[in-house]
Amino acid sequence: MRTVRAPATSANLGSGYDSFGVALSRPADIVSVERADRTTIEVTGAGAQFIPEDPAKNTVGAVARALDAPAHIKIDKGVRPASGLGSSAASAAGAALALNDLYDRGLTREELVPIAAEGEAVVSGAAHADNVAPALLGGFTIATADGVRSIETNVPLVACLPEEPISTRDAREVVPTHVTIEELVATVGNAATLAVGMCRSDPALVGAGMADEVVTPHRAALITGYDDAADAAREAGAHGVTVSGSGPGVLAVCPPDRRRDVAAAMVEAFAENGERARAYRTWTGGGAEFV
Ligand SMILES: Nc1ncnc2c1ncn2[C@@H]1O[C@H](COP(=O)(O)OP(=O)(O)O)[C@@H](O)[C@H]1O
Ligand SMILES: N[C@@H](CCOP(=O)(O)O)C(=O)O
Repeated sequence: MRTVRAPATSANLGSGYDSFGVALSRPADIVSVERADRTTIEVTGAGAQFIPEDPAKNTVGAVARALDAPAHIKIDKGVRPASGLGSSAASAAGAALALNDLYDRGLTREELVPIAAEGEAVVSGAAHADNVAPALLGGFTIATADGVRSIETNVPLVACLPEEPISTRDAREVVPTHVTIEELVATVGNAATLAVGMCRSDPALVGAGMADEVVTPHRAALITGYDDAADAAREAGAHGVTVSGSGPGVLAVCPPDRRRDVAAAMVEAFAENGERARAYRTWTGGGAEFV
């Protein structure tokens, strides 16, 4: 048997749609695998009742197929599904690392990224790597057509999760298909600023780089109470706020000693909009690890 702890992740980070992502120090999935003649899946934990155990519909089933590694796979969900924290990706990354070792496939973590992304394609229709990359490599990652780069970083964060689920597949339908040159220039500037902030572990710079007028407004419109929660987070000391992944999660970057106030302010703002929410005070973190 092999058992792996695979972290939640927050993708896009505003200006880095389908490219940027960070691993979070918490929450996480625990994925255990044992050799078997055919793949079977058992899911427990957060939102397990909404997660298919059919290998054809679960991200880990796609990973087992891609690695030709049939196994009995147990997933203890710590990352709530359809929350914007890379729930589907955490399981996929954990299964990729565990099965690669169990069957001695000898692939590097970088080589496992596209395999884990095949799991994402099962769920959202797109093999986007911006969640599985940080889930496997840790830190801040930049996924491009020619591969993934990862940068160690240490940035304090608050992730606030309203209960209202939003599926990535649905949220990808609202993303614009064209941008203007002015939008391109602004996005490149913000993305570069964010990347430098991650390299320097500078939360203020990361917050400034989260600004985005291309994708985020369309995603925010799907989240009841987003504007009030974002305003409340900034008033409580956040440097920047954006939609986490495809939502409904909201990610704030802030000074470490302001996280409690920022978390409380966002939860209260959602409550005032009739939405129950929970918040995690967290940090950028490492990738999946054997336990
Ligand atoms: N191992 C898994 N963990 C979580 N969700 C999974 C898994 N396998 C398939 N799914 C499906 O993916 C959906 C969650 O994925 P997604 O919409 O991308 O949310 P998130 O933003 O949390 O990743 C769930 O509705 C669930 O049906
Ligand atoms: N780039 C993707 C990221 C989805 O993240 P998730 O945490 O919501 O699965 C997208 O925005 O569609």
